Amino acid sequence: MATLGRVCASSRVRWAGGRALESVASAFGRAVAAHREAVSHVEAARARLRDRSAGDGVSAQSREEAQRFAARMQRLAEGLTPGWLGCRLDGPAADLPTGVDAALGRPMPIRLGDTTPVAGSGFSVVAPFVGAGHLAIDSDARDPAVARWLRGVLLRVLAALPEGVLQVAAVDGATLGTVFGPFREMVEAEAWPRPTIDLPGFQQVLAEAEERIERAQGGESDPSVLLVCVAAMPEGAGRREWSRLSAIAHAGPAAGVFLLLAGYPPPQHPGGLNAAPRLEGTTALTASNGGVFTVSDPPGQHRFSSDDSGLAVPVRLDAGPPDTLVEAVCRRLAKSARVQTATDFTMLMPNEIWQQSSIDGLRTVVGREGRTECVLALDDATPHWLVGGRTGSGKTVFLLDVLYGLASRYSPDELSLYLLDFKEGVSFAEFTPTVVDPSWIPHAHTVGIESDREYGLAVLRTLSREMTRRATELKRAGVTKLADLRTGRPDVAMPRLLAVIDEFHVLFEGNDVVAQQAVALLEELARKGRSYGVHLILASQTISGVEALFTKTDSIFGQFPLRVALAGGGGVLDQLNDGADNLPIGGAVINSAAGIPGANRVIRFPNADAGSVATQRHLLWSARRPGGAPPMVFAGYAEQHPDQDPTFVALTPDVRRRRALVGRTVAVGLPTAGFTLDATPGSHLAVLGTSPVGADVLYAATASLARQYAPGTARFLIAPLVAAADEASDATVEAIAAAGHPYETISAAQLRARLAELAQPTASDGGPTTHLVIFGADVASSLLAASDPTTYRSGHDELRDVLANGPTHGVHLLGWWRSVSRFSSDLGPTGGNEVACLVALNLPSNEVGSLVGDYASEWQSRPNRALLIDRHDNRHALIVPYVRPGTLDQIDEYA
Ligand SMILES: Nc1ncnc2c1ncn2[C@@H]1O[C@H](COP(=O)(O)OP(=O)(O)OP(=O)(O)O)[C@@H](O)[C@H]1O
Repeated sequence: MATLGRVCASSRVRWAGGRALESVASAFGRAVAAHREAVSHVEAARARLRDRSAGDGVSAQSREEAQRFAARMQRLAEGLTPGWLGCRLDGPAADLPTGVDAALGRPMPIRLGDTTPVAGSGFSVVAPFVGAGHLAIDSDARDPAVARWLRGVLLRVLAALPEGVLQVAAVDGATLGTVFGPFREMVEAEAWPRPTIDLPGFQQVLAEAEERIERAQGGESDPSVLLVCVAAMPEGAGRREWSRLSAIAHAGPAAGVFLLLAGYPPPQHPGGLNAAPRLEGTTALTASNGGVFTVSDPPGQHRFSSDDSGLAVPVRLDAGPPDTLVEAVCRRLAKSARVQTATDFTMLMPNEIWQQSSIDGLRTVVGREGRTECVLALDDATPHWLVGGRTGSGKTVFLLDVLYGLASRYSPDELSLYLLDFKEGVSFAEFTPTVVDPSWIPHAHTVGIESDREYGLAVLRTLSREMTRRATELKRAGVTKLADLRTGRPDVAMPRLLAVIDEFHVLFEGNDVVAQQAVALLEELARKGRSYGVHLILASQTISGVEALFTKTDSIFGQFPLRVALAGGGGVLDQLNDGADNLPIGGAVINSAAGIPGANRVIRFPNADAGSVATQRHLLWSARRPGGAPPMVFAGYAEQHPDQDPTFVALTPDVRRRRALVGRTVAVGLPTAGFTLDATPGSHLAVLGTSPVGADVLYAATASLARQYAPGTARFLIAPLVAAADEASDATVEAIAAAGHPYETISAAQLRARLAELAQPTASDGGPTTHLVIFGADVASSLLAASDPTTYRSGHDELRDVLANGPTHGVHLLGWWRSVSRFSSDLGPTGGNEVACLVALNLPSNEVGSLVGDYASEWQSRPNRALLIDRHDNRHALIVPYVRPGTLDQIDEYA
């Protein structure tokens, strides 16, 4: 009875008493009063006991009193722990309603077990938990009784709190997560993350709790509870982790973070100096003999003892629930959790578009972490992101989620997009107008689909130039930060620029000049971008792709603190971080500490279904500024037809210098490619290569020139020498006729005579400019080789004279040679230097090397591409040569 007496005399158990519906505070008040009353009875019983001989047991009267007292205590405990908080955890409990016995912001008293101070007179032991403090038990869940008890406490909390409020970060360092097995429905519904079983996972849980505390300290409110539930400390956990737990115990309650720890404090080695720290605000259960536990004083001012000795009677732990009960409750809750954790594209979009300012950075919701929205930023702390995921992991979808989220929050004055995709596919087609849908995303500045590396380089150069321009603006304004400039000069449009490069590693393939320049530019953008509002998101599907960047330059990766690993995308994380190993499609690891283990957050991102994406695009498109231009699109696979090129279509005789147009340059905005043909020596055009595209290029060059002369002021001699060029030469004739110029079609046999005429210095003097257009010039080679028996001049001599002197007298040659060797031999020992304008089609690199005088040429022949070589100004450019519709299809047929 002495024991019981001490318990009662010193007890100030504020949480004992009250009806379920009353506020906990007033219930505590009533409980305290009840205890005070009980104390006087017990003191009296003590006095009676002292009158009797010591050790002869408890008198009938005092036993009766003890029983009365225990019964009263039990009633008080029951009042404090309504429903799930104190019920017997057996089958019938399954019928109790969930979500009604506790509320956020109120301390939650919970039943831990019971005690029987005197035979036949037991009562429940209750301690304050979530909302008021933490629980720790020194045995870990390898003891089955502890494992069951832990499940019981967890179940009580889960079933008592309103649905969706509790987040659980479970750690099981001893039984591979078995302890939490019956709760698996919650994991499968993604309401709870999978229990973590090792030290890095545990550290990650701690980091998550710390981040949450930091966020709360920063003023962010989070209407949920995070319960860190450790069934056993993982191997290797030590002082560092204990200290972190201790800090969390201190600061957690104010941020809604609570601890339920088994195996804490860990056993101390004999003589060990480093005991685990005592955790603040924690009710500690300590194993004692006979399978019972002593209970420390709980947190708060109402304590079991006046001398910190805790509850004076030992506690038998609750036996815990049968698995079937846990499963039944979890099934019920998981069902609604599934609805709550479901993510869809619209959930990422703001209620109203274009309400945010990007002065301090860009932020958008990218998915959910459990029930919480996951917001990621492109700002000073995380200026650039690296995204990894094997093919099919949802990388495109993730990027669409991010880009549509940003484009919906920030107006085009706040954000401008440069999108580059190197793979086959249509990832970024969602941003551009198409034949079936004329809408586009007004923020999209350039969009490259199936881009060439050279195009990528051009985009990077554009960004670099813009960065330099901004640096100058900043200097001029006397400020160092973009934010200061924008605040001070609201009139200056300076949106944040975001470049997204999918399959960026393609840029580095080949280790050639393009790769070197790409690395240098990326490094510059990554290093300086943050200061000038330029951000990069680089995505790759291969680990080697990511490694390529590592090996190119070590320093660049420090600039990408935010890593996003989708399924199979662990390459963007630290080598020791296997967080992305078992991700499902639609899952992602977010790591803002450059991928180190222990800093992972696992999120779900929604599918970007075509219907929702189109709806959002139309919304943004309709809100664009009137007259806003669509993005500059470069689709690597697209044919370039002259009559679709606005520059070609707009050609008139009213030009200063006439240009023979041959295609579109692979660069931002696809500038029209061509050569000036004037009186400068060498003003002739040779198209080289067996590809039938050669005939089309010649057609386009001739037709473009024809448009630049007033009707009747130019003359054309057309020599269609090969069947493959028949259609193109017919089209050329039509174009010339349409422009109102005289023309003549000549045969191979007539060619020589015409060359002889044109070789005369006065051939075109004073008359219209003459263009000799030869389709398949190589065919004439042998005819031209023969010498005239009277003059001893060969056709080649005539040709070379035309080339050497023609431009000065208004004669230009435009020819398609299918073979470079024929071209060279036709032009003679000067190696063809008289022809300054060349278009190389499907030529091997050594032949291109011989033309440009650089035998280490990196030219790679590929369909729908040509190399423009202008010897006048030593210019080389990758171009998409003009074709007439259908030409490329024919090539495919031949292939
Ligand atoms: N969050 C998600 N939820 C459901 N389905 C998804 C999700 N993300 C992607 N998917 C589906 O997975 C498939 C592949 O997605 P996606 O095209 O984005 O992959 P990817 O990684 O870009 O692949 P690739 O590199 O081969 O283009 C698509 O059919 C898409 O609908």
